[in-house]
Order: sequence, then structure tokens, then C-alpha cells
Amino acid sequence: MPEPLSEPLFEKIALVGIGLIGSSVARIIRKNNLGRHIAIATRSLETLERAKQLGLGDSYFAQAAEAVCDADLVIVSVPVGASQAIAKEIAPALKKGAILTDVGSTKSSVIAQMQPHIPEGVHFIPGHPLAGTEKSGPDAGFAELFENRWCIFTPLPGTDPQALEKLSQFWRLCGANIEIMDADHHDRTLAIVSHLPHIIAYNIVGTASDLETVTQSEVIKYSASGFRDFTRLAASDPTMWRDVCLHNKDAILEMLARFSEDLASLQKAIRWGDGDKLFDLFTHTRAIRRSIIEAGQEVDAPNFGRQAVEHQK
Ligand SMILES: NC(=O)C1=CN([C@@H]2O[C@H](COP(=O)(O)OP(=O)(O)OC[C@H]3O[C@@H](n4cnc5c(N)ncnc54)[C@H](O)[C@@H]3O)[C@@H](O)[C@H]2O)C=CC1
Ligand SMILES: O=C(O)C(=O)Cc1ccc(O)cc1
Repeated sequence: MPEPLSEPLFEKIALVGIGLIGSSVARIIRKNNLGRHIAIATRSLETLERAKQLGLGDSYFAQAAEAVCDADLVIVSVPVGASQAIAKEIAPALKKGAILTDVGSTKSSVIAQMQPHIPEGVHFIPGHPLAGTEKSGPDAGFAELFENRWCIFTPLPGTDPQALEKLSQFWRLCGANIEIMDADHHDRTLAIVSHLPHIIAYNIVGTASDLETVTQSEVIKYSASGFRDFTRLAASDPTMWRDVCLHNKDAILEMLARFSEDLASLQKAIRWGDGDKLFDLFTHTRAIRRSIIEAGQEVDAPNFGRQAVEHQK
């Protein structure tokens, strides 16, 4: 974990949205002295009050425009479907020279929603930390969330390199590693590695709960670890994932079509007793997990959950 700074990187950081991601950012800003003043804005007064009780910021606002006033860095951490409304609301209050970023799980849609409203002189750099859990709200965040995780930026043409470097420095000081790619590539990649797994999890848990021959209590009682892993993903925030599905529609539908074709082929192999085909596929997929481990990436899903659980003890 990076050491705390002796002098803050930013004078004032505004956090719009203070759920799992916003509150994790707030905690690491404090811990590592990344900003002198943290201004927090969120739509729900109840959440704002909770953020205050948790001492996540220095000032609290129900209106996002008031929080971003004079901020050098603004981080928008709301469900992606709310991006346009937030951009419209904060645009007139943004300081010239400020860096504006987001953490949304989809990028092309967030850019389309926000960019038209951003005034000239404000550095808008879309971002996405690939770190999270199935939990949501200000209590769910923890300072270590971004440690050794990727943070992807999808900068627009003409982005100021100095602003990009300063934002990269911020995320590195949160513990993240930086990657840069275009928004379309981001959305297609995340569709397969993140969005589809969640959709499959929502679906399989829904199917299990629909089976007439298996009772609800049996699903709970006999759930082996494979099914349990799905239930963790399927417990993720409904608003957030509704928005991800609606705002990365094309890439998700493309990956779902490929997935369905491959599933049909697997179904055929089972129906016709094609053991070789099943064995070859399972050998290939086992090798993929091994190469992830060899690449030094943590693969045990409970890692996300473990940190959250430890934090909430
Ligand atoms: N949960 C996760 O694992 C990850 C989420 N993300 C992205 O981060 C963003 C935030 O997600 P979380 O922090 O998990 O969600 P959350 O549900 O924990 O927090 C969302 C925050 O946005 C506020 N909000 C909701 N609707 C709003 C609206 N219409 N206008 C203004 N504020 C509104 C809520 O009051 C809350 O403070 C999403 O775009 C999500 O795609 C990115 C990486 C991981
Ligand atoms: O909880 C999990 O396993 C996740 O995959 C968390 C997550 C959710 C959404 C993102 O955009 C990035 C990470």
C-alpha cells in the first residue's frame, strides 16, 4: 500500500455519490492524505447523513453543484444511468482547470451522457476502477478496495497529458495500477469479463429459485460452493446492474449471443455423449485459470468479499 503523503495531492476533492466506491475513495483520500478538503454530495439525504456520521468528508451537500465549487478534482460515483443528470447539474459550477472523472462500469455511454455538458477548460477523463463487491452504500466501502487492482482510463482525443498524469498519480496512490484504452474496447472487454458473469449469476439464481421440484430451503441448504459464488454476484446492487445492462447493451448482447452459441454446443456434446469434446473444453478452461494465477493475479472471488467482511466486523 502506498505511504501517506506529507502534502496533499489536491486542495479540494468533491465526491458526487458516496456509496461503495465513493466511500472507499473518501477513506483512502483520508488515509493517504490525497486531498486537503473532501466535499461530499449525494442525492439521498439519508445517505448524506450516514456519510456525515461515518466522518467520510469535511463538508456535505444535497446539491452536487455546491460540492464541486472550487474543487480541483471531482469524482462522480453514481449508477451510470444518472451520469447525464449529474453532468448537467455540476457543469456550470466546475472550476476552470479542474479534473472531472467518474468510476462507472460502462464508458461509451457515460462519455455520451457527460461530455456535451462539460465546459471548456475542465479536464474530463473517464475512468473505471476494476474493484468492487456485491455490497453497496457508504458503510460498505473500505480504504484497501483498490489495492493492486486495475484502474482503466478511456481518455478522449486531445486530453491534457498533465491532467491524465495527475489523475493516474491519484489512483496509484489509492493502490491501483493504471491502464489506458478506448471506450469501445473497454465496453467489449468488460462485457465478457464482468457484465456477462453477473448476468449469468442473476439468471442461474433466478432459475434455481423457479424450479418447482426443488424447494427454496433446499436451494439454501444444499448450495455447494459453485452456486454460492453465483449467489454472491447475484446479490449485487439492482440499480447499478440495471444501468450497466441498459448502458452497455450492444456489447452485452454481442457477448450473450456468443455465449448462447457456445452453450448450445456444450448442450449438444452432453446430449450426444461427446466426452472428448467436454474433456477438451474443461482442460482448456482449467489452463486459463492456471495462467491467471501464474500471471500473479488473485483469482479467488472471496477476495473482494473477504476484505469487505473483515472491514465490516
Ligand atoms: N459496486 C461495484 O463493485 C463497482 C461499481 N462501479 C461503478 O461505480 C458507480 C457507483 O457504484 P457503487 O458505489 O457500487 O453504488 P452505490 O449504490 O453503493 O452508491 C451509489 C451512490 O450514488 C448515489 N445516487 C444514486 N442515484 C443517483 C442519482 N440519480 N443522482 C445522484 N446520486 C445518485 C447514491 O445515493 C449513492 O451515494 C457505478 O457507476 C458502478 O457502475 C465500479 C466498479 C465496481
Ligand atoms: O464483486 C465482484 O466480484 C465484482 O466483479 C465487482 C465489480 C463490479 C463492477 C465493476 O465494474 C467492477 C468490479
